[in-house]
Amino acid sequence: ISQEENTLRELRIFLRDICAKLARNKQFFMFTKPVDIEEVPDYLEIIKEPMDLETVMSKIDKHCYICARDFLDDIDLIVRNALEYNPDKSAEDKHIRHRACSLRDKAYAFIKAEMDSDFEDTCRDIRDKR
Ligand SMILES: Cc1noc(C)c1-c1cc(NS(=O)(=O)c2ccccc2)cc(C(=O)O)c1
Repeated sequence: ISQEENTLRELRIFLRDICAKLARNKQFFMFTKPVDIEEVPDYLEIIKEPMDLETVMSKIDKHCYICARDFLDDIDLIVRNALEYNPDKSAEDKHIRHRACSLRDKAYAFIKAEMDSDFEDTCRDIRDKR
């Protein structure tokens, strides 16, 4: 097993732990699974690239993420979709926008708290070489 593969395996373990912690948080229940088109029939007319935490977890296992930045880009996509689909002044829309911003802040805080920057630099070097 090359040193690169060791680094990427460590990244996957780290990202699974963070994704599991986000998905366990009751606040983020609505982000844990793809939006149900039965429940929200016009969703795919407005949101062209759906994303959710279950999909993120399966992407980790499919080795889709080579660095934490790639993972955070999908978290940002979950947030952007929620803000775009729920833009109104209504209490429900404000509630989900607040939860989406909290998801982003928690994800960034976990990465910052638990990932040392030269580990991320190493991952970026691997990504840029590919
Ligand atoms: C996400 C999202 N983006 O636009 C909207 C609107 C939501 C959203 C969608 C749902 N209902 S759902 O059947 O698609 C679902 C249930 C459980 C987990 C994931 C999705 C509920 C809620 C809620 O706030 O409870 C929010």
